[in-house]
Amino acid sequence: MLRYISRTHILVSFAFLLILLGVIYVYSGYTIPSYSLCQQCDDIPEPGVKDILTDVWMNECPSSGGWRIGDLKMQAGLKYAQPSTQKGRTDVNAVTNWNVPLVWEGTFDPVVIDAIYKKMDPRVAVVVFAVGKYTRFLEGFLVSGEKYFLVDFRVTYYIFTDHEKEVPKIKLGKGRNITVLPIPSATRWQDVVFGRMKWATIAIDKQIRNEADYLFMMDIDSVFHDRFGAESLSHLSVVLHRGYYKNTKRDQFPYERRPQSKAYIPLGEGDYYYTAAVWGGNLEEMYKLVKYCYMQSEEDAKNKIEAVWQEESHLNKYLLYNKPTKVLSPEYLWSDYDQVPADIKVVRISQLIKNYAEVRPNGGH
Ligand SMILES: CC(=O)N[C@H]1[C@@H](OP(=O)(O)OP(=O)(O)OC[C@H]2O[C@@H](n3ccc(=O)[nH]c3=O)[C@H](O)[C@@H]2O)O[C@H](CO)[C@H](O)[C@@H]1O
Ligand SMILES: [Mn+2]
Repeated sequence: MLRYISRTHILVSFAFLLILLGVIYVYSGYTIPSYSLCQQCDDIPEPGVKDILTDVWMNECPSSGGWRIGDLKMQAGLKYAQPSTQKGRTDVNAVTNWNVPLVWEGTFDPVVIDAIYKKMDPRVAVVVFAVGKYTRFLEGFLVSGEKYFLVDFRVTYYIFTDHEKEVPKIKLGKGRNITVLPIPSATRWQDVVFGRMKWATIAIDKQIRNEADYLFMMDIDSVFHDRFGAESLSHLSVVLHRGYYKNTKRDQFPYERRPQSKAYIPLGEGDYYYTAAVWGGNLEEMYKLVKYCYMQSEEDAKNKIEAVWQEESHLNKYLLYNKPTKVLSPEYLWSDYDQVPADIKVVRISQLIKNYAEVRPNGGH
């Protein structure tokens, strides 16, 4: 009898234990994802959960405030024009065929979009290179950047240069900084433009990762002329090249067409042609892409080939198969070489006219 009772006892206890384990499993299965939303970044997660989520935590949460990159929260009481489902830009397409915004003047309300991103108050890194004679462009870029680029946001310009003394002293807005990073000179401009991918990869790894939530890569030979605001922020935002955005057939895009290169895109494929002179996104996403361009160009170098438009070719290859989350119109990089057409209502930043042969170490275009 005793033996019989104890066996039943054991069976019941075992069943109970199984149910308990099941409940714990189901419970943890539902609670962990809610922590990964990290709206409560400022809350310390429960022990155990924290270990599992350390990565998500480190990568996705801004350093301050309880907001996650990508949140679209807005405070109560903000005054702005009511949005319409009927009225808007009709002269241009404002959405891609993978359903993300194509950003033009008139497709966003600066009051609303700035309020949303200000709530998160992200730290934005701008990575620029000024090697050799290109230091002459620093002043115009920085002074105009202070006037128009993410005004009232926290911005650090990371200036990579071989002439530290030529970095001008500029009056910066509150919460804005300059960090100068010395790099060697180059004898070929191609090495400078490719080198950007290498040096940026190293600097993000060593330093920038701890100091920024978003990162932009930009050419230095440009000047801001109008608002370049929070509407440019997303997981990965890229700019349509002004030269190919309107009537160019995909087979005419200047993609790399030699199969020997890692940047090869066959005829018959392609969405848009993007510029490598302005691109930005969440820090980790940008890191992945900058490193990708670096690695792919290293592979090409081993095979004694250089992509037709250097890192821009690798960037375009990546973006064809890994779609960006915002496509910015050529308002976000126009050029002083070209007339402004009617669909470009605002030139936010424009490339300067320059004497390529004079400014580049090995001349040429
Ligand atoms: C509008 C556009 O699509 N721009 C791209 C186009 O630029 P660009 O023809 O405008 O090239 P660029 O001469 O401006 O070079 C790109 C950038 O590299 C830096 N630099 C270059 C040379 C040098 O001696 N010192 C120096 O600092 C500087 O930041 C410059 O802005 O082609 C380049 C590669 O061919 C890059 O893909 C650029 O992003
Ligand atoms: Mn340029």
